[in-house]
Amino acid sequence: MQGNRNGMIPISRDRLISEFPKCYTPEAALQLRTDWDIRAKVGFKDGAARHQPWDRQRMSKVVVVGDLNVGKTCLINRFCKDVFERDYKATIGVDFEIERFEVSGIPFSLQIWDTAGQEKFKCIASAYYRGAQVIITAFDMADIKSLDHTRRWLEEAMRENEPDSCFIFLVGTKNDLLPLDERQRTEKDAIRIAAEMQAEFWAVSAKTGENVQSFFFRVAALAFEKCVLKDMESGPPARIGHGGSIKSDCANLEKASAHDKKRGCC
Ligand SMILES: Nc1nc2c(ncn2[C@@H]2O[C@H](COP(=O)(O)OP(=O)(O)OP(=O)(O)O)[C@@H](O)[C@H]2O)c(=O)[nH]1
Repeated sequence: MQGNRNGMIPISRDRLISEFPKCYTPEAALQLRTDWDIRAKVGFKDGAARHQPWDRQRMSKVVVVGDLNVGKTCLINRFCKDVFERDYKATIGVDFEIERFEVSGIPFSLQIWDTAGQEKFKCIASAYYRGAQVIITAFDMADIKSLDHTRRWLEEAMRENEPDSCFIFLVGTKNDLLPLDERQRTEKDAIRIAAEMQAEFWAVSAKTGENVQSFFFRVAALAFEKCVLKDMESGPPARIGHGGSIKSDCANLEKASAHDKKRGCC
């Protein structure tokens, strides 16, 4: 794809976020607000006016964890590529996608890390938990054990991150598989666990696409707002890694990902 006058690739129209996205249910929401934080709005105006160059764009790291086969890869692929794969192919170690947004006129990216749920790949995957701004703990709505296991997944992800530094989401996948009454029962249990985890709950289906875009828009909006507020407190935009540009960070991440895939299990 060709860049525009500034050499930047235009962001597709379906990745434009202007309104503050709603939560799934107020019973388990990280924010009950219906509009952006008033201080962040000032930051948006300032950021839009400054036209930050590509290599100073804001990016947040999102790590998706959960049992094997719960549908982490399918969830990411539905959002990033609008595809659904019926056959199960285990993630080996880790994989990642970069998804670009424009939030209130300002470019923003999510670096979404898909981690392996299989025990034998855990030691590779856990090396990538560090530095997350968002942790998504996924479970299968049709497999209640996978909901119980989300506590342990979160604990492990938080071992590599500062307490209070991450937004936590609890996501029930495959909600197309449940009849309405069962779905409501599982949601009730999930909302209770989300409250314990201080997480926001969402129920989605990668197969039908239900709630997938709304969920990732919510993630992007909260992460972006937090970046803006942090920048306003501390000066220059936060970036991934140790002062590298988004381009060099991406190149390094690609190398790391390819290396881990080749290595297979530990
Ligand atoms: N019906 C239905 N099936 C789904 C959905 N999402 C995923 N699946 C199926 O569940 C299986 C596992 O999906 P994956 O996305 O590969 O699971 P994963 O959590 O990434 O698994 P690991 O890589 O081993 O950790 C596949 O056969 C998918 O087709 C969904 O929303 N609805």
